[in-house]
Amino acid sequence: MGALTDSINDLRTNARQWEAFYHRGHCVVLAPPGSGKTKLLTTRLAYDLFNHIPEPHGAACITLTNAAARQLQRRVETLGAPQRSTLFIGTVHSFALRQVVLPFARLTGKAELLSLGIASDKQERAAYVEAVAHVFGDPRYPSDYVEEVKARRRSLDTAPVTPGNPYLAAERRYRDNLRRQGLMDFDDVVEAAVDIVEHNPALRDVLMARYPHLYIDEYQDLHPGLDRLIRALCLGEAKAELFAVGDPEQALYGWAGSNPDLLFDLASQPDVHSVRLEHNYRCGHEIIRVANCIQRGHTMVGHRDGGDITTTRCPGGFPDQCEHVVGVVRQAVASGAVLHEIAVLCSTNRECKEVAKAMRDNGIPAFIREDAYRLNRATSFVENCTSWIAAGREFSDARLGNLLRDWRRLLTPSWTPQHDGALVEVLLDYPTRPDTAASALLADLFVLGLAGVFEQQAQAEEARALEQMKEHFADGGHHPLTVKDLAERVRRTNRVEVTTMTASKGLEFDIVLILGMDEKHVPHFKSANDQAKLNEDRRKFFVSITRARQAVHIFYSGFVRWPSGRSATAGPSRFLLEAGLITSASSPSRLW
Ligand SMILES: Nc1ncnc2c1ncn2[C@@H]1O[C@H](COP(=O)(O)OP(=O)(O)OP(=O)(O)O)[C@@H](O)[C@H]1O
Repeated sequence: MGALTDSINDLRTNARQWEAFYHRGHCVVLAPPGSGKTKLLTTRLAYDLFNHIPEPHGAACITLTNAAARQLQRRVETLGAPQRSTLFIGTVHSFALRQVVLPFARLTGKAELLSLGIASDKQERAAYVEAVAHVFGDPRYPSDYVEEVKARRRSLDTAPVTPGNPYLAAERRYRDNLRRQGLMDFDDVVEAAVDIVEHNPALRDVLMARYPHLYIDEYQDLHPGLDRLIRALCLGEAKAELFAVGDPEQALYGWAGSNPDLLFDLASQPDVHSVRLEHNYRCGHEIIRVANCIQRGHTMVGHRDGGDITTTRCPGGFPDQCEHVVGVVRQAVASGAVLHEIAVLCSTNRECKEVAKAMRDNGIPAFIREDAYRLNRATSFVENCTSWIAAGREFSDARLGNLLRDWRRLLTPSWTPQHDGALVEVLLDYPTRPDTAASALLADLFVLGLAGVFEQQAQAEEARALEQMKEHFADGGHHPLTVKDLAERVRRTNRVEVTTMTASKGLEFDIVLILGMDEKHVPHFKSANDQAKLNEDRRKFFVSITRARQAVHIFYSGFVRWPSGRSATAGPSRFLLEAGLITSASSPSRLW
């Protein structure tokens, strides 16, 4: 119990963390970046599994994305928490599908859901575009309408809708489009789960017996459907115990239908004990001072000395910013920085690719998470196999034991010990031919049993991501991606990490470089007249800055050039002025 004891001892040194850790009954922790929310949640879960949750009962630990769920899983394992079949760590969608809809749909008159497949991204998109075109008459920017319809569905809005509301009509048409193809989507799954839990007290009892403790991370960004599930399982007559952590100031998914006010409301419920943390253990003092200026009213207290923020104007536009990034990274490395402790954050995936290319062209290795497929248990298993094949068992970050564990989980319920032998054989064979196409490895894994994922509704998320991965591998044409290429691409050690500002959430690095801090870009021009969107863009900047332990470097040009060739000269981002990082006198918008 060494790691767990150490972590508990850390919490003991902070009175508020200790108060939350020690409290019995519902507890909601509201806390700023770097204040130990995830540490608190994982330590409490591991401790409870040892001391408060006797078998066969278990716990459900729910978060927003697959990446966050994998990180929680890793942190809980590091603390030595005991494994048990009633321990669920995963996303809201997989909780709704595996723990509520699949086991209870038949008993609650929703058996028809069991015969539906889960739509792929492409099928979803086509169904939305058709519905929007039909209802709104081929609008110029269909994506704006699609996002609006999606956000409406996710809000599970029960307010009466005026007859003839076009968004409701589009929603219905979309759903009919899917049903005609025998499909549903994950929003249907969450909606069905909410309905099952809210209207069936006996099934609630069954769920609470399995999961008498619920742990929720990043509450502010979760689907409103989850809020309804949690309230149904924990508040009122229901008795599951809730431990939730979140930070409304880091809410970044309003555009996707999430609502941080739900967290405030949950924290103010009479039988919920709420704790506010204020210490930030991650960032140096100067970074905290600036972060507090960005989010006025935020009073993070620093724990670490130092911290440095520089702001650089690059008059040559984004290419010039990339050149400056190369210079700063070189300088940092010369001063002893480790590459994987440096992150480069951009607003868009396209910019991420551009700056990664600039670094690689200058001999700086960079890791960039391509968005060609979602990373979840199945796709990261395939990636880890390529790492093991290409780097060998001594140098690979992937461990054979972990590969076999994931393999068994993916193949359950048809896994047999022979499947392990077959996987090991393939892993030992491929190192002799690392230039084989990654698609061939994937095909081999499908034949060995991975294709079974497509037959199980419970593995719908995995199947969807594997399908995307397969399509991506097939995209290479005459230059297919090889096993070695993929292993190289997914290696993070000793590489600068390049990611979007939004996806940087939950990560921490010594040095963070932020590009594109120009007005109309951050904040986005579409946010200018929408206070909610403007606040969300401000929070994105706040989250980005607070990823750094020691130093933040910010770059701007004073103008933006879009891929279409159009440009706008609107000066540096207003957020730089608000934070006092530049003065209005030094703002180029004054000079132009
Ligand atoms: N009491 C403590 N003593 C020492 N270190 C701590 C303590 N609490 C948290 N930390 C450290 O602070 C860092 C941030 O913790 P953690 O990632 O849990 O914060 P968080 O609130 O989830 O951050 P964010 O919201 O920005 O993702 C980690 O390195 C963690 O180990």
